[in-house]
Amino acid sequence: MIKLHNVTKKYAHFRAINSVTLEIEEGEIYGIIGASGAGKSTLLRIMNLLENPDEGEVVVNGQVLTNLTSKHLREARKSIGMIFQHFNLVANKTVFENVAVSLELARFPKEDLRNRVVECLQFVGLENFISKYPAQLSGGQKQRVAIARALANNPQVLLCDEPTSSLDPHTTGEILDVLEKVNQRFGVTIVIVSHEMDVIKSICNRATVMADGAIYDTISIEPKRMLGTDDSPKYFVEQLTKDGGVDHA
Ligand SMILES: Nc1ncnc2c1ncn2[C@@H]1O[C@H](COP(=O)(O)OP(=O)(O)OP(=O)(O)O)[C@@H](O)[C@H]1O
Repeated sequence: MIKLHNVTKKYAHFRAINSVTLEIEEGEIYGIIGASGAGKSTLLRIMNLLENPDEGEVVVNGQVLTNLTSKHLREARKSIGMIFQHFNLVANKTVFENVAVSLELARFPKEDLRNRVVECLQFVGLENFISKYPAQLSGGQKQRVAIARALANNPQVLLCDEPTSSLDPHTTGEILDVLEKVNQRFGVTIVIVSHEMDVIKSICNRATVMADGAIYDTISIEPKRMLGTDDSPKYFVEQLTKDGGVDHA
C-alpha cells in the first residue's frame, strides 16, 4: 500500500532521512518509533508528500506520488488522511464545520454533505457535539473530531503523527480503540509515529525503529492493549505504587 524506495530528505547539508526503503502492506497498523530527532515525523510527512524528498520514490496505492503534478497530487491525497498531536482543528469553526471543510475542499456533493459529516461524527461517538467549538472539547474529543475529519473522504491510508502524545493514558486507550475500529471496519492502512512504546505495542502489527534518519530495525508485533484499562483513582494509586518504594503521604 505504501512503498518508499531509497528516500532521502536533506535540510541544508544534513540528511534528516537517509536512503530509506520500506514497504507497508494494505490493512496493516504500522508503527514508527525512535528517539527525538530520529526522523519519524519527517518520514511520515514524506508519505503524503507534505515533505518532498530530495531523492527516491514514494508510491501509495500504486500511484507514484513523486511523479505527480500538483493537481494530481491533490487528488491522490484525498485517499490519505492525517491526524496530528495537537489536533489542528480550526478554532473558530464548529465540530460540524471542521469535518465539513475537508469534504468541501474535495468538492463532495453539497446535498450529501450533512449526512456524511453526521455519519463520521457518529462513528467517533461525537454526534451530540456538532455545534460545539474546539475550545469546548477535551483533548480526546478534539482528536476524535480530527479522526472524523480525516475519515470523511474515505481514505485508504491514515497517517498519525504522535496522535496520543497530548493525552492521558486512559484517553490514549480510547483513541487507540477508535483507530483500531477504523482499521477493522474500513480496512484503512494506518501508520503511527510515536515515541510512546506502550502505544506501539498496543496496536501495531509491525514497527520500524528509526535512528539518525535511517531504519535501525523492523519488528513484527503481537499487539496487546497496554493502555486505557482503567481511569479510576484506585488504578492511578496502584500504578504509582506498583514498583514499590512509595509511601502514602
Ligand atoms: N523544516 C526543517 N528544517 C530543518 N531541519 C529540520 C526540519 N524538520 C526537521 N528537521 C530536522 O530533521 C531531524 C528529524 O526531525 P523529525 O521531526 O522528523 O524527528 P522526530 O523523530 O519526529 O523527532 P520528535 O520525536 O522530536 O518529533 C531533526 O534533527 C530535525 O531538527
